[in-house]
Amino acid sequence: MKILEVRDLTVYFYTYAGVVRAVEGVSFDLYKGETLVIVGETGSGKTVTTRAITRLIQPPGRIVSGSVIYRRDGEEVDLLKLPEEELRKIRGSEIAYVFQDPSSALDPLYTVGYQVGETVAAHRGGKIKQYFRDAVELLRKVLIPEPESRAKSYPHQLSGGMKQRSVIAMAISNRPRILIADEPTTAVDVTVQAQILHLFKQLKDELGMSIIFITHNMGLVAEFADRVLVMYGGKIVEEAPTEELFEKPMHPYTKGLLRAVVNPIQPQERLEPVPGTIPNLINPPPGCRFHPRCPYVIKGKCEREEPPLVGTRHKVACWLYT
Ligand SMILES: Nc1ncnc2c1ncn2[C@@H]1O[C@H](COP(=O)(O)OP(=O)(O)OP(=O)(O)O)[C@@H](O)[C@H]1O
Ligand code: NI
Repeated sequence: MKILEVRDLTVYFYTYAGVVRAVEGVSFDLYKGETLVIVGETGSGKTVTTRAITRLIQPPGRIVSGSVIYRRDGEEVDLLKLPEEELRKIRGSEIAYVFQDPSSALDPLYTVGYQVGETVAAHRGGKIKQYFRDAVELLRKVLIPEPESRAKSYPHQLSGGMKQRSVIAMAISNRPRILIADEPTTAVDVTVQAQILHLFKQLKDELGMSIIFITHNMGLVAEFADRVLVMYGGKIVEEAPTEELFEKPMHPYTKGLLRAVVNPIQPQERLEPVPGTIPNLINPPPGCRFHPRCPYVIKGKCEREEPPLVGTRHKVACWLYT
């Protein structure tokens, strides 16, 4: 069952240097209970896409067009058209975010127990103090050891991993239907990274959430994603169930990404990064935005016409396949 339908999402940033075409014509679905992973190099539009879902785009950015249909209890709403007041009730409670930097999400002046209690109180009303037990239970749920005493700690007394877990506890405090995690793992080491992803998996099964997870790490993708969206230069270039993507990547960019990592399903002998640099989104390359870096470019075609994203379960935007 689809819980979210993103259609033709376009977000521009109107800067002094020019219009940054950060996200253009992005369409995808999110199903109930799935983990959808978005991968792509820095600047490919992953964060902007997921923030735009609940209109968290600040000026000079603007959502230029598109729709985000959110389905719940038999009704559907377009989040891009909903009055701000109603959207605010959904954002943070039904659709919750875990942002890149855990430190910025925590206030250094309050204990984590207080801050987790505060998010619970924000949804349910009443005094923060009465939710201390709930806060402890949430900290326990995200596998913080000795949550009763940890709840009384200030952020600086916690490790990066523990801070991240506290932020996740805040995000799941109202049992969101959709959890959007924007690379929540860069601040911590690889072991902790895997632990946190494991935690997400557990929480997903327990709470029946859908997860959108943003990462650069293709290794983690293989282990945790049900489906993958590959973004390049503000567009989706490929979309596929995880195994399918790893076994039969179609887009030359995806192939490059997979060659650039140790692929746990199909081990590669040597690591090759994708040569070239990310496109300038003020003046993106005409035609296919990847054509200047593409080893299979079709002259007279790829630099002139933009390839549409086509296919059913496995979609690709590349002239090699049409
Ligand atoms: N406030 C802003 N002003 C101007 N341009 C912006 C702004 N925020 C984002 N952009 C541009 O939008 C594009 C997409 O950025 P986005 O943050 O979504 O990339 P990303 O895929 O999340 O990258 P990363 O992996 O580094 O987080 C980039 O070209 C970026 O420069
Ligand atoms: Ni980002």
